Amino acid sequence: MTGVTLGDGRFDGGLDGGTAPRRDGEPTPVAAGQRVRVSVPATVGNVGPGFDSIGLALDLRDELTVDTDAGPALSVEVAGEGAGQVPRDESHLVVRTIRRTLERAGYRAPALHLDAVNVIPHGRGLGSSAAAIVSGVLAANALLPAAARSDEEDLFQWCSRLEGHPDNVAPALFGSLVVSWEHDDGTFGHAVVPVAPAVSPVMAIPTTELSTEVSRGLLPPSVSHAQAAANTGRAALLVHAMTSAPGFLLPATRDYLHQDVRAEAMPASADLLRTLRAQGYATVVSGAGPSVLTLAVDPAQRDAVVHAVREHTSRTGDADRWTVRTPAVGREGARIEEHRD
Ligand SMILES: Nc1ncnc2c1ncn2[C@@H]1O[C@H](COP(=O)(O)OP(=O)(O)O)[C@@H](O)[C@H]1O
Ligand SMILES: N[C@@H](CCOP(=O)(O)O)C(=O)O
Repeated sequence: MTGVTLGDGRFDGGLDGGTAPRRDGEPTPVAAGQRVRVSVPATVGNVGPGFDSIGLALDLRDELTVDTDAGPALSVEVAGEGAGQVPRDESHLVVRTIRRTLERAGYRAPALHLDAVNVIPHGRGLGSSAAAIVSGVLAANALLPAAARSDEEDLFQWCSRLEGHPDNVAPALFGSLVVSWEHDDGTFGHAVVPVAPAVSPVMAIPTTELSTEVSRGLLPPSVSHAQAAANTGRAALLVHAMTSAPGFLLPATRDYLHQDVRAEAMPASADLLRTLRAQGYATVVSGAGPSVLTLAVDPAQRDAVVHAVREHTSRTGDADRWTVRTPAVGREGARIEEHRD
């Protein structure tokens, strides 16, 4: 076991680090004239007590098209979320991911042209960075000659190392609810579990961003045995509630590891969470925050939750700072929508 990484893989040894297998010699250029289009869902890491180990895909998908040609150029077009904010040069997260993934296989890109249409908001706890990493890894893998491509399992290992924790990349790749874990040798495992059809997500998204790196920085290095024991029961119950017994969702979504210590960085989210849970709704912080997810037990309760969120944010004078969305559970993971070579 390599231990829990409380930083973020992108910043401590993942994308910028040298942990990937390398081949000797000059990298081979991938074929020019290819087009790959991929789509990847948003994801909710943790889902309350499943810190770094349970994640849920949502039916909100970013789409990325990558074209290669023979020249040396790089171009990046971004529409939707992140437009005008993310860099459009070599430091763009998807560009770095594509280059790193090709390099790992012993290849390099000639010219790269990216066209990103993003619907997953950035820095809100909906797994935008995991989606960016998964889309870059899948696109790069498709650009390789067939014999050099990795299988799905290897791609999961690689995406988890780049992201630093597997709970977002696993549902981004496989869809549904996914339990993921780290083996003693540092590799990752995953098990996809079905979600009961009645479970209906409500996502309250604030205008304010909170980077996952900053939010992870608030976590203590250790927790008490009592907290760990309490959390274990809830995480186990969460899998049962999500798959076949939504009536248990309220107790199953109680977390003891991360939400309270992060509350200072997202007071409005903590306040909304408290209000909704006091009304009997299964509400959690989405990922590292600051969005707030409620898992309604059926569509009728979902409508009541939307109303309760609006009532709360109106009462606090915050209505214009929150967007409420009701995406379905993402039954499908990342997809290659088109590959032309
Ligand atoms: N589609 C994307 N293209 C480029 N950069 C992205 C993309 N998605 C995320 N990022 C980068 O990741 C950051 C957000 O990552 P993070 O703090 O982990 O939040 P979250 O993953 O919860 O949205 C963005 O500010 C941006 O720098
Ligand atoms: N387990 C992670 C989840 C981070 O998800 P994100 O969508 O906020 O990047 C954590 O809690 O840090």
